Amino acid sequence: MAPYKIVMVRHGESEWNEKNLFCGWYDANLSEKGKQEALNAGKALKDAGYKFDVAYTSVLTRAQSTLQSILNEIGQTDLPVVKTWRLNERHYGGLTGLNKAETAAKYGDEQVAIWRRSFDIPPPPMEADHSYYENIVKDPRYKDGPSPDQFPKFESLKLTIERTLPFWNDTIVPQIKAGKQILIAAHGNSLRGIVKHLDELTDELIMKLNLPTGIPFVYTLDENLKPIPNGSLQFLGDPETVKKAMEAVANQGKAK
Ligand SMILES: O=C(O)[C@H](O)COP(=O)(O)O
Repeated sequence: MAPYKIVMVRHGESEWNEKNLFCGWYDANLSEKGKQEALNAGKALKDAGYKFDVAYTSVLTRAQSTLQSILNEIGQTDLPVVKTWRLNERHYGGLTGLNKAETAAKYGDEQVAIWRRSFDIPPPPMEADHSYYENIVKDPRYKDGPSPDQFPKFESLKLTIERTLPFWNDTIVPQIKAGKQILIAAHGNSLRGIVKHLDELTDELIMKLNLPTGIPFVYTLDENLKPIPNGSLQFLGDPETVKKAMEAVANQGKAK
């Protein structure tokens, strides 16, 4: 019965976030700070009294580790968890492994901002000779998908949304409408795609959204899954902390 609540959280800081490297489908672990962020996320959800019926996450370790920390904190380690590549971070293509600030120094802050935050301009492709190509394409976690013709070499936000939204519509929405309490632990850009969809943000407005690591946010949705007034992006954190964390994410892509 509406209104429905759904909780989402970007994984805690990864070791590649810490090094300011374009990560995408590279399977980076959480940094020590990221592990603490994941614990803090669990504590915030526990203090707010959240309990879930099902959780959804990507096939990448940084999201799964964040989810496990949260479930440990709220005492739901036996919660059903669905893992899907469709919630993976956007594939950063040929930028994978490059330092974001150094890339901005080389190509300009504006070009990096376009690669990171534009709607439909993708990064350059990850070619077969890329140092992380084999590591990613031959990873056994993808044995059940995507198919070879679906496997991305790069993704714009638009392309990311095109593979995330079918999972949202076909798997998550029916569970929301069935009244299930849902937690999604995913990535900055796969979550930006869901936010764009729910808030019906323009291609221009979505460019301004940077999601902080490890701070859960809650949507309150009506019977048509539209956010009720003030029901969009309610972070479980003090506004100043959230604002500073968002600014820090934005600044990762600027030359030093
Ligand atoms: O994939 C990455 O590099 C990060 O997790 C997200 O990067 P972005 O904030 O530069 O899009």
